[in-house]
Amino acid sequence: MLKDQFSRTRIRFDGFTRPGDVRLASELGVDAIGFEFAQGARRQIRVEDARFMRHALAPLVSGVAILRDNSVDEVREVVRQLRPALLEFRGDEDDVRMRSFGVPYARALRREEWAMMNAGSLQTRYPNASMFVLYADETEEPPALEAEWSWLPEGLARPLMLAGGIAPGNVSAIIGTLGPWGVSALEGIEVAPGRVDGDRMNSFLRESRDADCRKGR
Ligand SMILES: O=C(O)c1ccccc1NCC(=O)[C@H](O)[C@H](O)COP(=O)(O)O
Repeated sequence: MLKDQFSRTRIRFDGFTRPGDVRLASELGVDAIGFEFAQGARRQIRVEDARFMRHALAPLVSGVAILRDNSVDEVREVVRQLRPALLEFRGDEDDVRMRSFGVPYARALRREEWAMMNAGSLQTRYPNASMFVLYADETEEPPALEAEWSWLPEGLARPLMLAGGIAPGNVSAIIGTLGPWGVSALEGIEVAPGRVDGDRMNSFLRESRDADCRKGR
């Protein structure tokens, strides 16, 4: 799945707390927007806010609900209000639980989790995952950030998104070097905690598109 020379890298921006920012990101051309519903998440929003976020999404831009050990009722309510295209699970949820909501799911893993697994064990443990999201340590800067992913699982038959520390300025190198199916960013598009910035989002998207154009050359 890595070093995909032909497809366009999918871009997701995370951590949105304000409907106006959702609309702006949508209009700038992001593929998907992640909303955090996990207790204690840095940009946690309330389930009751999900409907406002959904209405702010432009047509053809997907909403993703990011969850970590939320109760079944909470996840059902998020699904009802947000109608997400994808659920991303970050906690101890197992495959049976994650697939039970009738929405495709992505399994997120921190570096210490995925570094101990290979493509086979990931797929055996999460057979119904539509995608995997691998998070690097947040503190790393390039080129250490690229090195973080130097032992990515080979031969994964599912889309792979990379996240953690990705921003304008390093996204191009990450796409050019590693060729992931998708990338996502949270702090990299903010000017202050919870305040995304149009210029930073624009730069991120432009640098990603430029890197895609250079792929395979
Ligand atoms: O937060 C968790 O518990 C967690 C569990 C499993 C995988 C990832 C998890 N969190 C990821 C983060 O908080 C990310 O590092 C973050 O969303 C990426 O943000 P950024 O580096 O600001 O783009």
